[in-house]
Amino acid sequence: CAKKAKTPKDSSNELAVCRVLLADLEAHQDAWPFLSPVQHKSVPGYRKVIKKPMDFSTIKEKLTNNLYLNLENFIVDVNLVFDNCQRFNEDDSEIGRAGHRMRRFFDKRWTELLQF
Ligand SMILES: Cc1ncccc1N[C@@H](C)c1ccc2c(c1)OCCCO2
Repeated sequence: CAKKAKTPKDSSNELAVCRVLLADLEAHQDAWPFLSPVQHKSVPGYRKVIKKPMDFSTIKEKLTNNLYLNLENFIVDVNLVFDNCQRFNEDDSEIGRAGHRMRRFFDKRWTELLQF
């Protein structure tokens, strides 16, 4: 997985990678369930089941406010989006399938980016 940022230069490079990855996630056609926080009023039971909600707009906010020290912290939050999705949604459901597709896309994308 991602190495820790050693020097300030490294972490700024890593954060640039985070911004590219997030833009790719948001632009994906299957991103629609994950673009903004799940409104627990429109999704009964969500707040009870999902202890650490996360979504792409919250990740963008954290990135903008420098709350990610390195790529690793960012990847933890992106995986939280997909883990929450698997926990709450059936694999064989619209949102469940979107989550699996998005996780596969993300895993491929960041391993590609880390090759260079
Ligand atoms: C990622 C996730 N996991 C579990 C439930 C919902 C969501 N996403 C939210 C944004 C959502 C998606 C679809 C929805 C919805 C809300 O409103 C209720 C009516 C049906 O349409």
